[in-house]
Formats: sequence, C-alpha cells, structure tokens
Amino acid sequence: MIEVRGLTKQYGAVRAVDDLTFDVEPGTVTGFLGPNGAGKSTTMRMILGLDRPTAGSVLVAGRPFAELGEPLRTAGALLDAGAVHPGRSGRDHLRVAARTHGIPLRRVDDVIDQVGLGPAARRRVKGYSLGMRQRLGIATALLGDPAVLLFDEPMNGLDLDGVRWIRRLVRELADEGRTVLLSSHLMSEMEQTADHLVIIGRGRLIADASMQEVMSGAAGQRQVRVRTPAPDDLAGALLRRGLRVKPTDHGELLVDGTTAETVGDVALEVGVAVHRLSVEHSSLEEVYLDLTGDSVQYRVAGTPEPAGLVQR
Ligand SMILES: Nc1ncnc2c1ncn2[C@@H]1O[C@H](COP(=O)(O)OP(=O)(O)OP(=O)(O)O)[C@@H](O)[C@H]1O
Repeated sequence: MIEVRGLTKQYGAVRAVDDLTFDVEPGTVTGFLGPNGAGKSTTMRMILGLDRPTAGSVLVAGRPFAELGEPLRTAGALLDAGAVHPGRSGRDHLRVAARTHGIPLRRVDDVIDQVGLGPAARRRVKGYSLGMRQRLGIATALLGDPAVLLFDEPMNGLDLDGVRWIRRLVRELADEGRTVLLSSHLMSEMEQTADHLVIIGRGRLIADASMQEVMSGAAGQRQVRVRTPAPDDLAGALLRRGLRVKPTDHGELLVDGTTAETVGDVALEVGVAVHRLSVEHSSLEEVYLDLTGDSVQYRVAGTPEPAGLVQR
C-alpha cells in the first residue's frame, strides 16, 4: 500500500505538487493521470524517496521509503527507461542491480523470461529499441519481487503486442495482491487496465475514485447519438429545450444528459426524420478531458470547460 498525505513539492516559483492526499491499495491497478506537467513524475519520485517533499509525507508498505531496509524488495519502479549504463548488457545491468540489493542472482534469469527479453538480454543496452529498454526497466522493477510497483508510462515505445503484454502483466501483478501505480497518457489502454484512478492537474487532486465511479460520475453521463438528414433543424430544437448538442465529424449530433426517447420525441415534434438513434457511454478520454479541462496549462482555443468533479 502507498499512503500519500498532504504531499507538496515546490520548485522555486513552481508548485509541482500541491497538498496531494490519496492511497494506492493492494490488489488493484491504480491509474495515475494528469496533463503534461501535472506533477505525476514528481509525485512518483517522492514516493520512491528520490525527491524530498516540501511538505507532507508518503508511506510505502507502512514506512517512509528511506527507512526500508531492502527497498527493491519492497517497491520496484520504472521511471526513466533511459537511465541504464549503455555499455552493459541488459543481463549484466540486472546482475549488478541484484548484487547491490542483496537479491539472489537466479532472479535475473527469472525476470528476463518474465518480460520476454530473451537472447537480447546478452546484448549491450545501447543497441536496444525503446521497447526493449522498457522491458529491461520493468525487469529491474520486478527483480526484488516487490509488493509495490510504480510504472511511469510503461507503454511508451511498445508495439501493440507489447502494450497488451503490459496490460496482462499489471493485471497479474495486482491479482497476486500487489500494489500497482501506473501512469499512462494512453486513455483507451488505461480504460482497459486500471481499476481505480487518481487524476491530478497542476499538482492538485482532481479525482480519486474507481474506474466505474469515474465513468458513471458527473462527467461520465451517457450521450445520445442521432443521425438525421436535417441536423441544423434538430440541433436548434434540442438547444431550445436547453440540451447540450455537439455535431460530430460524420454529420451526426451528440446530445448530453438526456434520453433517446426525448430526442426522438423532439424530432417528431419538429417533423425531422431520424435515421439512427443510439445511447453511448463517454470514453475515459472524454471524461478525462472534461475533468482536466481547466488544469491544462496550455489549452487549445475552443476546447470545452470542465464539467464535473469526482471524489472518493
Ligand atoms: N527538477 C525540477 N526543477 C524545477 N521544476 C521542475 C523539476 N521537475 C519538475 N518540475 C516542474 O514541476 C511540474 C510538474 O512536473 P512533472 O514532471 O512532475 O509532471 P508530469 O505530470 O510528470 O508531466 P509529464 O506528463 O509531462 O511527464 C512542471 O511544471 C515541471 O516543469
């Protein structure tokens, strides 16, 4: 378990992390989301004792990271897959890490197998693709068989097979009862992988809730999709009833916060034909954009305002 309490980090004038409080529970995959510069990496570094908080505290498995006797056996992390000696082979990198952390050397071949590095493990790291570096970084995180795992953007540089492999791996790790904190900017992947979400913006907590709660919360309401040969007439009629209407790129309309019956009835009233009418759930990407809308530092003109807040 990871317990974050009032965690704050000030870099000069920048408050990178601002009074964050949340728990990362064992047996679940917790997705850690936020726009660029929101403070995810800084938070993860503080969890791992690599950065000192300006205020607040973090406990990993009940203790501050610095007080863990054998840290790699308690918490493993993939933070920066580039941070490996380029002249060493992947296997040697793992052997050095095992030796310095008092981990039996037989674990090295176990984790090489587990991450599918195979014969490449004997080649120098400088010849590795980004995907292979990610696998090596994950192997290093798993080396001490830790109960707590932090993965910062583990899907970066992986092909579709690699992404699927990560999804299965983190699921298995959580099912074994481990605590897994995972950051990714790939929303569709996160939607399929995480059980719980912690969302931050500008260093502050925006949401700490289960995936189900986030998806069914204020911002995750259903939408009605309607196709009509007279979209302008129907959109006008729906707007006059106070409904939020967005045109899609395919000439259809998306209507928020209502039912298919209402949209069908309005179409009938104004004498507009309906060629398709369906109810859709928002994707995590849409919910996320709604939630983080005003915490994006450099917003593209015309993007929507945030619609809601989800808290545990
Ligand atoms: N060592 C540092 N010195 C000064 N400012 C820093 C330092 N590290 C991070 N920051 C600033 O703190 C804020 C949070 O950065 P951080 O890298 O934690 O965000 P992030 O959510 O991980 O972003 P990204 O998704 O882009 O990696 C940013 O404004 C960043 O510029």
